[in-house]
Amino acid sequence: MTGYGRDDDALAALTPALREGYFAGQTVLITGAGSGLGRGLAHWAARLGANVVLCGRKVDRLEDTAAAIGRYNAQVLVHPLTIRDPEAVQDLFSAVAARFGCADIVINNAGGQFPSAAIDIPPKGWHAVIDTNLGGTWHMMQEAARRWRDAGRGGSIVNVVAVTGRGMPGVAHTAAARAGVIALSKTVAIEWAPLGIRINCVAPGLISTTGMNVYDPRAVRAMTRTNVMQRFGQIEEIADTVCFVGGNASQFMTGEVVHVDGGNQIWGDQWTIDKPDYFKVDSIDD
Ligand SMILES: CCCCCCC/C=C/C(=O)SCCNC(=O)CCNC(=O)[C@H](O)C(C)(C)COP(=O)(O)OP(=O)(O)OC[C@H]1O[C@@H](n2cnc3c(N)ncnc32)[C@H](O)[C@@H]1OP(=O)(O)O
Ligand SMILES: NC(=O)C1=CN([C@@H]2O[C@H](COP(=O)(O)OP(=O)(O)OC[C@H]3O[C@@H](n4cnc5c(N)ncnc54)[C@H](OP(=O)(O)O)[C@@H]3O)[C@@H](O)[C@H]2O)C=CC1
Repeated sequence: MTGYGRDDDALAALTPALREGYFAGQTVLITGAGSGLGRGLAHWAARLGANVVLCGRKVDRLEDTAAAIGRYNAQVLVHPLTIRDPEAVQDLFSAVAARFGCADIVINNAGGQFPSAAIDIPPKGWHAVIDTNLGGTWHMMQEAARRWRDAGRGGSIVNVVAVTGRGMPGVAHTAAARAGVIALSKTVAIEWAPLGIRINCVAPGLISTTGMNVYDPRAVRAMTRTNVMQRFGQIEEIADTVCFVGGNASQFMTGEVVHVDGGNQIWGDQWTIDKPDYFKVDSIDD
């Protein structure tokens, strides 16, 4: 057990920035809802009045999230799947249709990576990260859009990505996948505008979640110093932004990438693995 993240009681003690009822009458689908940011998003969506669809691979974690947000009296559908399987994604949207009609907002939050020097990433690990973060997100985007098109209505997609504008040493696979999601999002924001579909991305900087457990604690400590605010971001800071971007408050926004990163994109070098001596200041000749 580590100190990363917020538990359900801590999340419940916080207040979303958006007004009560912001999502009233709407269905919000969240992938990766059994942990971390996704779990925080489930709290936020339920508190803002949505029907909530919770997805991820591990059903026990999704049931746990459902129990935790039971305190807000939201309608909740738990649907385990891997987003890497396009047929499973189709089944998910059919289950949502049967229960709630149609999703209004799809939040593609599921994803992850492991730290590795790019030169050492094995083929299986490369495919796991690309197929999850790029492929899985794409399956979700395309199926959502098809359902909205067939129903003659629009919708809103938020893709949770990462800060990719500079290099991401130690996570090249995720850099490639997330940059791919951003390019895809900008492209279909144009193609799907006539369908009334908006697509935006939120790029978190370093956020305190249990997902941090995959990194060396020394690297995590160093990473907290790589933004101009010199700290971790918190789950609620991402949840507020994702809900704003997903809902009607941002109805004139599409194809956007909103960075919530304490200024990491403008400053600081961030290594998820040991920084080579080559880049250390002491190694620079006088
Ligand atoms: C420079 C800027 C850096 C910013 C990054 C920091 C900010 C971002 C933080 C986060 O995103 S934290 C939260 C995200 N959560 C996670 O990352 C969760 C943990 N990761 C995963 O679950 C995996 O990375 C995954 C690959 C996405 C899971 O996919 P899957 O379950 O299909 O994979 P596995 O079967 O577990 O593994 C497949 C394959 O991948 C390789 N591999 C997986 N984990 C590791 C590892 N820790 N180290 C090395 N290699 C790994 C490996 O080849 C696996 O195959 P096998 O060897 O098991 O046969
Ligand atoms: N925390 C941070 O600093 C940052 C996080 N991000 C991104 O934000 C998102 C949430 O991260 P965070 O909450 O921190 O980490 P977590 O590891 O807690 O969350 C990742 C979630 O994705 C789900 N998931 C993984 N693979 C699949 C799959 N194939 N199908 C369905 N669900 C899957 C996991 O659930 P299960 O295992 O049950 O499937 C898990 O709930 C991730 O995409 C992450 O990379 C981006 C930048 C920074």
